[in-house]
Amino acid sequence: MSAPWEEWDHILKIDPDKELYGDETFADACKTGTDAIEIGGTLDVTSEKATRVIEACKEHGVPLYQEPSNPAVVVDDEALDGYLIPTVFNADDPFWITGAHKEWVRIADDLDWDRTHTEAYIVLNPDASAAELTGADCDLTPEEVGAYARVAEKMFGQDIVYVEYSGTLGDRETVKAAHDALEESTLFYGGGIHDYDDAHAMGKVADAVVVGDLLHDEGADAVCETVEGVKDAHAELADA
Ligand SMILES: CC(C)=CCC/C(C)=C/CC/C(C)=C/CC/C(C)=C/COP(=O)(O)OP(=O)(O)O
Ligand SMILES: O=P(O)(O)OC[C@@H](O)CO
Ligand SMILES: [Mg+2]
Repeated sequence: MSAPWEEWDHILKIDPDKELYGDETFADACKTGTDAIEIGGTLDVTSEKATRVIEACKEHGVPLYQEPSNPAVVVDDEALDGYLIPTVFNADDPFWITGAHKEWVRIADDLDWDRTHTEAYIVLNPDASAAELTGADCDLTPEEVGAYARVAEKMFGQDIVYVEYSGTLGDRETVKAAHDALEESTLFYGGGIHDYDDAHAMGKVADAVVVGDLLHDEGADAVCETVEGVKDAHAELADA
């Protein structure tokens, strides 16, 4: 049976610490045509804030995943389809590679392993909170990023590799290098997607495109355009 993310083109990442745009609701976010919602952010997320988003998004028919930034924010909620747990391959402190995970497994009782999956992050925008927090080495060539992606797939069995440029549009050659390096794993790209064209361009070099801040800064209609952009890119690739 294939994993759900193999079917995704577009993921909407909702940051529980950020306000929605204008008077929009979480129902509007769920109606953007996105394939899945990831609930997470690096800074100032709490389990209470995450729960509020889960409760507001459930029953809108969109798969819901929590992406916790640390063990303390994980919410035990049947409404979640699962947990996507980051591990940062280019972090400078093993805490962000396996240490936080070890602590989580140590303190949590009864983890639901069937709903727990990992994402092999390669964090590449040095100005993003995720990069600062994890001390990520963002000074990598496309070749090195491709090698990290291959290590994630072939040596660490990661089903999802995530090239992360949170806050800025990434270097397409670098994303492509990760994509080209993978045979089986699914490549997520996230960072700085603002419109149809950004989503279309990154959709050509990634299996799924993640859109985050746009929802909070410009709203659900802007997100809808990015859904169209990546779906068109993937349809063009399928026709080629
Ligand atoms: C073991 C558990 C349960 C958790 C550990 C999870 C890890 C390793 C987290 C490291 C940091 C990380 C990769 C967080 C993922 C979410 C993410 C990248 C959100 C986007 O972050 P930014 O856009 O940088 O943050 P803000 O928008 O909050 O500034
Ligand atoms: O917020 P943006 O820049 O869209 O980034 C999306 C996501 O990759 C963040 O983890
Ligand atoms: Mg962000």
